[in-house]
Amino acid sequence: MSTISESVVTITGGTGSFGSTMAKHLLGLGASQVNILSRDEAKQDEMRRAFNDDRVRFFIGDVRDKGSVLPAMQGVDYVFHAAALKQVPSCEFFPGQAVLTNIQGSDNVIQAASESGVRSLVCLSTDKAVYPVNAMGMSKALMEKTAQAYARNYADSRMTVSVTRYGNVMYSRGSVIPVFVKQIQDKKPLTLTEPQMTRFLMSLADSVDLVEHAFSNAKAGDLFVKKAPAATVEVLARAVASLLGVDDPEIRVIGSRHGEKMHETLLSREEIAKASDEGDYFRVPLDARSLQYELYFDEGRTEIGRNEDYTSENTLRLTVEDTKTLLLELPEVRSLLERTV
Ligand SMILES: O=c1ccn([C@@H]2O[C@H](COP(=O)(O)OP(=O)(O)O[C@H]3O[C@H](CO)[C@@H](O)[C@H](O)[C@H]3O)[C@@H](O)[C@H]2O)c(=O)[nH]1
Repeated sequence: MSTISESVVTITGGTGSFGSTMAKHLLGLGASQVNILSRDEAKQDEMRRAFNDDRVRFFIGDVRDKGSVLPAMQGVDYVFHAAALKQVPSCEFFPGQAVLTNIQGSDNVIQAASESGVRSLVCLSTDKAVYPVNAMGMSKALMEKTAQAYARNYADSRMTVSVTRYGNVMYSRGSVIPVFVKQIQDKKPLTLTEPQMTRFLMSLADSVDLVEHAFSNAKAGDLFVKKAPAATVEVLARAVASLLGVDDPEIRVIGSRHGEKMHETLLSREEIAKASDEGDYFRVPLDARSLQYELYFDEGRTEIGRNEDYTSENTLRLTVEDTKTLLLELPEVRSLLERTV
């Protein structure tokens, strides 16, 4: 990402763990300024103190309000759009809020960036956007479509818009790994929704790599996925327990939650049919046919997917030992073990 050197970058939703990791990374690459756009002044204050670096600038704004996004786009070269409602239950209960932030808000960010002369914008999506069954995934799927529609409708734009899709980020706030850690520390049973449920496992560093890959390689409307292994919830729980010295943890099966899938999908078979394999990544190019409807209705493409979807069920599946090795790569797990030993 050598182009980052001397450039100005905005991260929307920048006070989250992705935002602060990305901001550190960008400063390391020589960005001259990193703008953090978010709603939460307390989190911004915390981040300001932690960074203590005047190359990091803070903007209070809400992606739902384009006027509040524009100041964070002035003189900006690149944008990483991470602002979103990401929790499955809250979007399930308040889907209209997911529409406003994830769909309308993303469109505002794209339009504001485009009007301000931004050169490249990467939108962060999730595996839950593929064959979505919950409101969070549905709204993210429409965010992807909004980004692709910009690429198609503004083919002469100087701004390249692309999308990255990734699975569960291990140890992210509110996710299952810290829940399991706390249950073990409190000597409580591990609560498993469905022991055989699978999830793709990625680290925060993997998600930064993916966004960086998209940023460096994207053509307008491209969608990128990083290949990732997966584990069942039971394997994950046993791996966490074993790292904390409990080899036969007590397990309580509680049943799945609202809007949950048994397995997640990172690429549908139709996308795989169009995708190129770039080693650790898949790239799905934009279907850039123009808005001549007859091309859709009379002359469809012949390359219909014949493969399987790329899912957390058929990707590389980790054993307890493999999962422990992966967990040990996480800084949070290493510092937890240092504190426990
Ligand atoms: O006490 C618990 C809690 C969760 N799970 C299971 O653990 C897996 C992972 O759960 P969790 O970490 O909550 O992740 P997801 O529900 O898969 O969704 C997460 O991952 C998404 C990215 O795909 C984010 O956008 C969401 O905010 C985040 O909750 C799932 O199979 C859950 O059913 C349990 O077995 N026991």
